[in-house]
Amino acid sequence: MNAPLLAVQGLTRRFGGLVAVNAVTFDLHLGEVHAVIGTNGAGKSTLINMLSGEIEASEGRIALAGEDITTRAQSRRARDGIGRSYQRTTIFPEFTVHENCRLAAQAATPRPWAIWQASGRCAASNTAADEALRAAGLEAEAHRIAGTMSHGAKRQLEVAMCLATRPRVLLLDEPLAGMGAEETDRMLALLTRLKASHAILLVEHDMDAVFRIADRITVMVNGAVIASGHPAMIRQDPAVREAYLGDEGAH
Ligand SMILES: Nc1ncnc2c1ncn2[C@@H]1O[C@H](COP(=O)(O)OP(=O)(O)OP(=O)(O)O)[C@@H](O)[C@H]1O
Repeated sequence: MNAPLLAVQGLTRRFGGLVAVNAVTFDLHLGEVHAVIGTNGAGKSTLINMLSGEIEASEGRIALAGEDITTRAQSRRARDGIGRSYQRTTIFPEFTVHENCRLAAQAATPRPWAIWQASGRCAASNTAADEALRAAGLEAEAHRIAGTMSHGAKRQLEVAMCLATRPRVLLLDEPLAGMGAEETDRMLALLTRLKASHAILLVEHDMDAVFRIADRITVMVNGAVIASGHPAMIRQDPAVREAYLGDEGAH
């Protein structure tokens, strides 16, 4: 297998006496959807927050394409190619779909020397927004006010906003939350398209969807990884069945 795009070693985060993430180690490869599953409070969001640089790691190492980025600031990591989405929708509802993507692109590559330019004219950001909307299949919605879209389309827009920053790694925190079956299908089709050119870390509670799309699954319980591997292996793992999936296992 190729060298991992993102390599995580012994990553740990303490909040006072609580070990929210405990010595987590895994690799993320280009062309792969790697799902992280676990019960509420298992440490999944804390893990993503450390990878994106939102919070510092207490211990451990994060390498992007072989380079140590453990202590890099969030803004620098975004420029280096780590994009993330959040559990809650984070769009600007009163702006258009295109404007949302353009703002995301501008935020990722601020150009303080060009502050006098009308932002709408910023060619690089407009191009990045166009490309992101095309990749996310939202071209037809470009001029729509974002707040008027369906919940599922808003979540697709969030992925598009992430793409507008031109990431290599996508960290997606529950992108399927609150979605109906059709919206879920659409998002899974989008992730399947995107994985050819990205490494995707997917934190998700929808087990059906996880088992449909994941190439690898890592299972966390109380901050620690109890199993990591191909979905078929995870489905059979007795510790996973007992701790997380319940007696019947995955569907
Ligand atoms: N800023 C913080 N300060 C103190 N404790 C925190 C903080 N953030 C998270 N925690 C704790 O760390 C543990 C892991 O939380 P985290 O949100 O990472 O879990 P999760 O797996 O993402 O849960 P969920 O599936 O409910 O989103 C929990 O016990 C939580 O209360």
